[in-house]
Amino acid sequence: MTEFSEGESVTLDRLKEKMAEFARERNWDQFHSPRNLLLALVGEVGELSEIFQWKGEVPKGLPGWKEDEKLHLGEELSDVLLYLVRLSDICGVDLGKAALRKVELNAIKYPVSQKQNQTNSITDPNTTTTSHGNNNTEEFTG
Ligand SMILES: Nc1ccn([C@H]2C[C@H](O)[C@@H](COP(=O)(O)OP(=O)(O)OP(=O)(O)O)O2)c(=O)n1
Repeated sequence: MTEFSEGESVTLDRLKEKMAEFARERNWDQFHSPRNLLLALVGEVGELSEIFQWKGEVPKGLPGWKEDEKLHLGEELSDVLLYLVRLSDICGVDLGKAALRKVELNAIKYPVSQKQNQTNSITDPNTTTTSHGNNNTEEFTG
């Protein structure tokens, strides 16, 4: 079913080309407008949310989940990613570059404090996570 070989890295460009080909072959370019793609993306985020709905907090790694549940999760995550990649392409945004730039902006906005550096060197960050999911409790403003 898949033409990717095990261990091969999947790039955003590859996904972009696959989605463009998928739409072209079906003459669906006409439907892949920015607004339609955005709505489709939001719909898929809803489907992704349903998987976690009413479950309470879910431990990392999803212990106890059945294989078919994890497969379903992968499908919904993929739908979100694919529509996001397609939306970016249609809007003429280089998603990879934009995301890397955003990570840099995030690092400027949320600098690593001296105290944080010391804490990280002596403790496992997973044990200091707060309810915000952010270890930098004193400086978290998001
Ligand atoms: N006009 C469309 C319709 C579908 N897709 C692609 C992108 C998504 O990866 C997937 C979405 O397909 P469905 O709308 O059938 O959604 P689901 O796969 O989630 O099915 P369902 O909603 O029945 O669970 O197909 C697309 O690119 N353009």
